[in-house]
Amino acid sequence: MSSNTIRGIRRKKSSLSEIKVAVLGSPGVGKTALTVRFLTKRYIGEYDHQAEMRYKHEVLVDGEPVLFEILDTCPKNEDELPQNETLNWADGCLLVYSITDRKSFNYVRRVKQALCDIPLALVGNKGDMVHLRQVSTEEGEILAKDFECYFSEVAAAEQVTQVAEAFHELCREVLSIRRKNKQSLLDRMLGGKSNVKAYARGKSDSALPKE
Ligand SMILES: Nc1nc2c(ncn2[C@@H]2O[C@H](COP(=O)(O)OP(=O)(O)OP(=O)(O)O)[C@@H](O)[C@H]2O)c(=O)[nH]1
Repeated sequence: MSSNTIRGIRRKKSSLSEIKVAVLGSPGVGKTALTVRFLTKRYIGEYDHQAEMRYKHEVLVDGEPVLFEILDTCPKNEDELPQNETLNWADGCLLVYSITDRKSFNYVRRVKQALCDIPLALVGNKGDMVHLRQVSTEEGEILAKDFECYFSEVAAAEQVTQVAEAFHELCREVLSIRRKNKQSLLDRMLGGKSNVKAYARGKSDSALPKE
């Protein structure tokens, strides 16, 4: 292997972002169906698992390699909220309800109350079952506005791209917040040295306030 090739691989590895996503929602909303769609592009109607599952999956998001670690949670009933351990572990949460189940919509509201400041994306699944709809698109949009997060109605049973897009959007949000936190840490570290701070922000001399 040439040294160029080795350098190429090293560069790719060092630029690989890793993000941990918890998929949250009440039983039966399609958390596993969505996760498996994203991981394999396939839809399998029935899943027989009683415990939460963790997966790793590398994909390109906007041309950049990202390693997703996905926790497909498995609450036993509508009263069981995600554990602190899960919430502390995750970089971002995909909140899932079913458009055919009003209770599942109320469940994501309750989950949100238990969350601290963490990147979110909200999806209303089972979009193919409009004849059984209990939650309107507008209600989903309003809730997402309240949560200040991405929203879409999807159908794990029928869609591939739209499902992937929800995971990608959450990833973009996590990476954007990570970049902002890094920048504000840098700003705080350099805070005492006003000259350095000004240049770090990329301002030219003429753009700086006159003292
Ligand atoms: N029509 C339709 N059915 C779906 C869709 N997504 C999931 N389902 C069905 O809904 C049922 C529950 O799906 P799961 O993916 O097991 O739901 P879950 O949220 O992981 O459920 P728990 O593991 O019990 O928490 C299954 O019968 C799926 O086939 C969808 O987009 N449309």
